[in-house]
Amino acid sequence: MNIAVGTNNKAKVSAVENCWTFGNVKSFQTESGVKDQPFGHEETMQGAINRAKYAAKSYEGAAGIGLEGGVAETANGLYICNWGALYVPGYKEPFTASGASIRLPEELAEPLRNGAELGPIMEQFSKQKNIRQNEGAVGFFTNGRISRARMFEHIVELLIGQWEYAKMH
Ligand SMILES: O=P(O)(O)OP(=O)(O)OP(=O)(O)OC[C@H]1O[C@@H](n2cnc3c(O)ncnc32)[C@H](O)[C@@H]1O
Ligand SMILES: [Mg+2]
Repeated sequence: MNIAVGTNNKAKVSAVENCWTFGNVKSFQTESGVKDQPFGHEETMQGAINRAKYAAKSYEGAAGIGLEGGVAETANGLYICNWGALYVPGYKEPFTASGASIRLPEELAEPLRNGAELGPIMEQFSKQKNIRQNEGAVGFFTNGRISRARMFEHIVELLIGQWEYAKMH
């Protein structure tokens, strides 16, 4: 089965390419239907679900996958949060999974709480252009141990694994 990815972001597309062994992988710039910077788990998850749904519609007969990055408030500070959704033809509900979460430094958290987007803030902070398509905030703040692509790979595996489990039951 082929799959449509709901983004052209290189970190996200490469995560799907590395994990999807069932057919072709094509990427489509899709709407997320949520804010450019989702706030909270619910909104971030919804963005992933919308991207998966719209992507699947763009590629006849294919599955659709959406990956979305957001931030979530906790009693212990603001964390990045990441969600994925997989639509497979024949299944009514999407498979969903969340990924790694780390705390952001307070000097980045404050502007985000006031409505800023993480991408531009990270470019400024890291002095790296397009960090969102490369190591990402997660890579930057973990000394390069977990890149954004690897973090999304984990989510893609969790999605594929749930589909495989569903096929067997
Ligand atoms: O083209 P799309 O798929 O939208 O890719 P994106 O990089 O904008 O990714 P998201 O919309 O999922 O992420 C929401 C926002 O958070 C930023 N962001 C999320 N994770 C990040 C990371 O690890 N490093 C830098 N920016 C990140 C991102 O650039 C956006 O401003
Ligand atoms: Mg975006």
